Amino acid sequence: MEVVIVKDAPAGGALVADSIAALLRRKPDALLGVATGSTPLPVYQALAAQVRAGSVDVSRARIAQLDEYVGLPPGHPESYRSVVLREVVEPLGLDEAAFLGPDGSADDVQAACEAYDRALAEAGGVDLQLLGIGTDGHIGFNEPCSSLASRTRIKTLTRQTRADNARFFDSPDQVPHHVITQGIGTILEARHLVLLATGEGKAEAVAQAVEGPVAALVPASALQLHPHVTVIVDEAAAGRLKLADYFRATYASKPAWQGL
Ligand SMILES: N[C@@H]1[C@@H](O)[C@H](O)[C@@H](COP(=O)(O)O)O[C@@H]1O
Repeated sequence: MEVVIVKDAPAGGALVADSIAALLRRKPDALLGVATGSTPLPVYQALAAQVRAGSVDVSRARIAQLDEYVGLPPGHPESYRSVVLREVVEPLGLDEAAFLGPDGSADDVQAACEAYDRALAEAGGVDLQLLGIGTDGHIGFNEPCSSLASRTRIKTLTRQTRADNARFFDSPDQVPHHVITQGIGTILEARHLVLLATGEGKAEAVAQAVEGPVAALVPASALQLHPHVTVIVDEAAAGRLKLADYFRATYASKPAWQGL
C-alpha cells in the first residue's frame, strides 16, 4: 500500500486525475470505477479540465458505479446513478452507454446485484477503482462488519452514515435505509484501488484502515489485502497516521516515471 500525503483536496484531485489520464493513454477503453460523495469531486473536475484542454482523450473510457440507494424513484437527483451521470459521465462528454451501474429500483434487488457483478466481469473488470471512506471506515456502502469476501448485495446503512449523507437530502428521514453496494470482494478485484480522503473528520478512519489490523469492523482495512493500492490523503486526513513521515519521505524519493 502506498500512502501519498498531499497539501489539500485540489492537490489530491489533480493527482488522481493525472493517474486516470495516464491509465487512459495506456488503455483508452479502461473501465473506471467511480465513487460518489463530496471527496472525489475535485478528481472529476480536474479530469474534465484535462479533457477540455485536449490533454487526454476519454472518448472510449467506460464508467462503473460503486454503490446505489435502494428505493429512490428512477431519475431521483440523489440516486447515485443520477450523481455519476451529472458529475462524471456528462462533464467528460461520455454517452450513457459508457456507464454501468446496478438497478436500485429493481423489484428483485438480489437479482440486480448478481447481474451487476456479472456485468462488471463481462466488461473485463474494473481497471482503476476510486474510493472514498466513510467516517465509520466504510468503502462503497460496506458498513462495519461487512464480510471481507462479500459480493455486490443489499446492505442496511448505519445511523451514522445516514446522518453523514443527510446533507444531500431535504430532510434526514429521506435518506434511504437500504443500499446496493459492490462487495468488498468485488472491490478487491479491481486492478488498482485509489482511496482518497480529505479533512480532519476522516483522520481516524484513515489511520485505522491503513495502520490498524485487517478487520471487518473497519471495512477499508481490507485494502491491505490488495497488491496495488494508493491512499491519497490531505494533511488533515493524515493527522493520525503514525508513519506519516515515512510516507512523505518515500513518496518524495519516488521516481516520477513510476506513477501511482
Ligand atoms: N457510499 C458513499 C461512499 O462511497 C463515500 O466514500 C462516502 C464518503 O463520502 P464523502 O466523500 O462525501 O465524505 O459516502 C457514501 O457513503
